Amino acid sequence: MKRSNVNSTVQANAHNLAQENGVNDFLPLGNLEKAIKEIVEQPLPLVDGIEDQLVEFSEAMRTVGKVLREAAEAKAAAQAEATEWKHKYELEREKNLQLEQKGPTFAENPGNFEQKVGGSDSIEHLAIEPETGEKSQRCCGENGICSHEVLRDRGPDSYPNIHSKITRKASFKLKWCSKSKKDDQHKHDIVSFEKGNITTAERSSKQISLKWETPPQTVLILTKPNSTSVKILCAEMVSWLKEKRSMNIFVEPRVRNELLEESSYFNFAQSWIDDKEMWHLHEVVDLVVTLGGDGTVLWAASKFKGPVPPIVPFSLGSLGFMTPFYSERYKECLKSILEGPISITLRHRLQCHVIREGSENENENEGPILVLNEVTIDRGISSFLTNLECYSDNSFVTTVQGDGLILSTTSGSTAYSLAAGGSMVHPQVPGILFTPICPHSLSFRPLILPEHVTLRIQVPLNSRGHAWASFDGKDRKQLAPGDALVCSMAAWPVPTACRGDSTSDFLHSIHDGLHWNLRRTQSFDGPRES
Ligand SMILES: NC(=O)c1ccc[n+]([C@@H]2O[C@H](COP(=O)([O-])OP(=O)(O)OC[C@H]3O[C@@H](n4cnc5c(N)ncnc54)[C@H](O)[C@@H]3O)[C@@H](O)[C@H]2O)c1
Ligand SMILES: Nc1ncnc2c1ncn2[C@@H]1O[C@H](COP(=O)(O)OP(=O)(O)OP(=O)(O)O)[C@@H](O)[C@H]1O
Repeated sequence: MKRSNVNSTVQANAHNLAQENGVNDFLPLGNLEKAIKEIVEQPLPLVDGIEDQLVEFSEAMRTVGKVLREAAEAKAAAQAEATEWKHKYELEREKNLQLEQKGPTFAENPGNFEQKVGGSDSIEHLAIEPETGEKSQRCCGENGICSHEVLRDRGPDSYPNIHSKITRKASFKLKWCSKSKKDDQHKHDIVSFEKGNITTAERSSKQISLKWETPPQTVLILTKPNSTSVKILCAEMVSWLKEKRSMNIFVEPRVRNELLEESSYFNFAQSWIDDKEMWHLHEVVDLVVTLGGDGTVLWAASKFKGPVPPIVPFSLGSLGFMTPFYSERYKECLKSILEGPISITLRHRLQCHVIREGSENENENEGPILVLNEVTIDRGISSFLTNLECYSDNSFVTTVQGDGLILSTTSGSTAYSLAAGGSMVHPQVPGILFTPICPHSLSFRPLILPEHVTLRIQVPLNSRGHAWASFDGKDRKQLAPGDALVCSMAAWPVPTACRGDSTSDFLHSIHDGLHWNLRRTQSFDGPRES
């Protein structure tokens, strides 16, 4: 064999091995290329021994492949770590901003607080703060919501529309109920290893209950557009909440216009002017009511980029997996919700960042997008297979070659992920579903990964086409070769009210909505075991 042929065989092998090992041309190959060149440039032995030499080259290439994969994993680890740090930095900055703007806390000066908040009709800017910073850290960690939250006065208000006429935001307590011990509180020691024996506390059997400490006063109603029955119910509900329960009511600008077209009576319904104002809704809204299907619940969740008030979803769609409440019985249902306690499902969300190729630091990239169901990375209109490299923290997971990949929450497990062959998972189970869409491989089974991982989905530089990311089926973003999507569990879940409890509601949905395992029961007559 001629030297030039051997050289090109070796180079092709090196390229294939790099591909096999999930490593691409764009990775810093410097020293490795030099090593390959040295091997290639070694004098050729006699033609007789060429096959042995090729075997040896293959071995060497395998080693090179391994090193390349390790380099890629190290890069992914560094990027995941950078994302994690950015996330921590954002949380810290948000906390500091709130601290800068705050007056004395309720814990520091309860008398003053009562006077300020209770004494005036139109309040100033309200913010939620844990009872004391130290207590909340001990209780549930930095973003825990288990601790009792107290409202404070936060100085002059820059969002007059959403803060006008509102007296104060209701405070509430969450309680983790255990089936075995009725009065059991949320246990923080999940694993104990006293005297060398490892035991785990009960976790999964706990239902979360929300108890109002002060009555809720402000409701945001979000409705599915273009539906006459929804419009009629919305007008009815708004006047009932105002007349019978003296609630402050917020609706979307579109809905306010629709109500006013009907009658000027609805002038009391409040709204917001722009997105900037809308992002502050969580500071005044005690409860969100949705009238529509699952899409309206997704829509409601997307309006809150941080903490989300409890959502009460009424079913006015066709499937209604996340909408357990019957609209015909809205009065009775709202009465019991407003009085509490409410069983809730804390639905986890995923936080996604698109990282553009060549961006020096993550701040150059677009802000995070939170999803309640899933983020999908697919081939869009491209006819080429998607080629996606997937990393979990610092480990290479796999390369997806097919139509795409779904990263789903457990709430989203019954949506697109289910259609792509993923498991159905109870929404209270923490985890990230990793479900391929039409993979061109016989052995690509879906995975469920633990909640703490950061996933990075990279479009390789040598990819034939672009990929497209979509978030809860919306906001499609193009991912060019070199771009990546980084995804981890968000700090702010979506609390949705249950009709029964989170498990009975989930089972009801899969039975009623999906007709899960519906089969005629086998008749009694027929052959028997003797
Ligand atoms: N092949 C598929 O099954 C497929 C394809 C695209 C999108 N989707 C899903 O649609 C969602 C967007 O919903 P939409 O209402 O805005 O769009 P849509 O109006 O197209 O409705 C999609 C359907 O998915 C159902 N659905 C949504 N979330 C669900 C959940 N968590 N569990 C069970 N069913 C659920 C809805 O009830 C509806 O019937 C996406 O997040 C995605 O999960 C599914
Ligand atoms: N307030 C809203 N403003 C704009 N779009 C909305 C709003 N609420 C819902 N949508 C969108 O309308 C679409 C349909 O909503 P939804 O799924 O609630 O109703 P549906 O399709 O009738 O219900 P189902 O999916 O159960 O049949 C979704 O894509 C959703 O994102």
